[in-house]
Amino acid sequence: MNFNGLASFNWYSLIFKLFWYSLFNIIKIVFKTKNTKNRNRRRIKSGILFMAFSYMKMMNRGCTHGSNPSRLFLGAPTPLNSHDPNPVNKTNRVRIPNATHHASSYVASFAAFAMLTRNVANDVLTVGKELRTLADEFIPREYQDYYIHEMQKLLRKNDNEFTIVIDEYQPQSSTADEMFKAVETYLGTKVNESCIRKVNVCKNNETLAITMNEDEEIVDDFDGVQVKWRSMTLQPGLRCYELTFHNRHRCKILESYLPYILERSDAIKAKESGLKLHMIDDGYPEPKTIVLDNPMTFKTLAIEPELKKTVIEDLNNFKNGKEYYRRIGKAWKRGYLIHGPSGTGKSSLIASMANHLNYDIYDMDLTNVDSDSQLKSILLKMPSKSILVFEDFDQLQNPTIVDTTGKLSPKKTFSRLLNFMDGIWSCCREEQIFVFTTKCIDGLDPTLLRPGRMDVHIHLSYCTFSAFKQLAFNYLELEDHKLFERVKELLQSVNVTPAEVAGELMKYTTDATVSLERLVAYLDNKS
Ligand SMILES: Nc1ncnc2c1ncn2[C@@H]1O[C@H](COP(=O)(O)OP(=O)(O)OP(=O)(O)O)[C@@H](O)[C@H]1O
Repeated sequence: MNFNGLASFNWYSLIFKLFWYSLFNIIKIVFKTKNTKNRNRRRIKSGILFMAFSYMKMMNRGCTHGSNPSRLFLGAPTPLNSHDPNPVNKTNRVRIPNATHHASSYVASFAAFAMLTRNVANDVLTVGKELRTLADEFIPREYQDYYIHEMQKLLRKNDNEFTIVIDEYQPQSSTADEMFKAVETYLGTKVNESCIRKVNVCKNNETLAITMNEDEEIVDDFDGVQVKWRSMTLQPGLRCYELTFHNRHRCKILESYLPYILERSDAIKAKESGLKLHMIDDGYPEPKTIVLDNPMTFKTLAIEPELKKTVIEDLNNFKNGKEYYRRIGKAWKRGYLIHGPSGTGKSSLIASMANHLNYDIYDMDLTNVDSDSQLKSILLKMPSKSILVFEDFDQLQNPTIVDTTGKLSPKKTFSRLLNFMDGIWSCCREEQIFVFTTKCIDGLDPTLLRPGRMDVHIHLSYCTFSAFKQLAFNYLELEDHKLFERVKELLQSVNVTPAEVAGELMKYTTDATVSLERLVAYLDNKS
């Protein structure tokens, strides 16, 4: 509550007088209570309410100094937001009036009175119109308006809170909700900054995850709007977060704060733990997960510059294409077919894509899938912002692999997979990239290649001169050398993969000339 507009008035003495006045009235009522019990119960409540109210005003006044605005905190015994940009305000919240030496008792009384006032305030809400009647009875006429005005503000404060609940699981979903996970990650960083005294710690993959305890509350400040976070357990293993703020900030919270949390959590995850490689094979339903420590990026990837540029642009368009996909009524997914001989950089390209987009990679080995429903459940579990990789998928459509175990045959699995990609199920998760790799595109099922399934075809071929230059820069930090011309000549006639060239350059990195001579000898030998 802000006193600023009434600063010139001597509130302290007035409140002190009112305090004794109301106390006197209560005593009077208590003695009068005999036959009119019900009516007087309300009077007593109102009297207590008024006393508490005056008392809090007095306390509140004692808590503020200089230009800091006065505030009334109800039922907040713990120090609040550490994120507060103004440390002076933060101190004021927990500091006891300087005038008193009985700090602890004041804090206790303050909390107790605040709670009492809240309860009574709720009661008064139900009494509603009688507020003025009560005021008539107990408060000197000249102070009634102010009292009612302040009481209404008090009641409104409670009434105008808006709460958003973010559940861990959506109905009929077996994966944790993205928003819930993002909130957990985001609040994990706030836990360290805040004043809360109890946290939960668990091992999350390779790292320790810190989450807020249920008894605690985190107050966050977003662009001047204060919000409160609470964690709750609805039933064992089922949690939710409650986000409470003033009703008038509803739009800002929904349109800016929650998207901001999603963004922050992505950045935090990428920074803290790196990308993940999840292996989906016999470990169903839980994938084996390791941190993807592949430093390959588009900077170091040795492919034709034009091709590199096209892929990067395509990925950027995809990442920013939420609205576009919605507008054209298509699931926000993209299919890549990468083909080329072994060692031409198919896996390196996938790692570069993951690093560029900040998406986890899911290595999908579907050869052990038992049934249609298992396949469906695996695919439905794949989260958003992920790259689903089907390496050497041509093996799946090989008709010579015969099912002898009663499992779903690879060919069937493959056709189900294709149906999943563009069928009704495809809309279940957004922002996913499907990557199919194969060494040879010849003889592939044409249904796979049809547009909509494979949006982008990338052919990675043998090492070209520009790819070699990139490799020479990566391994030898060379931009030019007299032997480059000779290498260029040889690469025009020799089929050598970037993996082979990289292998040669790695053998002798201390002397660039020796390394290049060895490479020339290797290429000569091949030709
Ligand atoms: N285009 C490339 N740019 C940079 N390095 C490359 C490239 N191609 C291959 N390499 C190097 O060769 C290694 C093997 O390449 P990679 O696994 O990406 O090839 P691949 O086409 O996926 O092979 P396979 O089909 O056998 O899985 C990589 O770790 C990398 O060091």
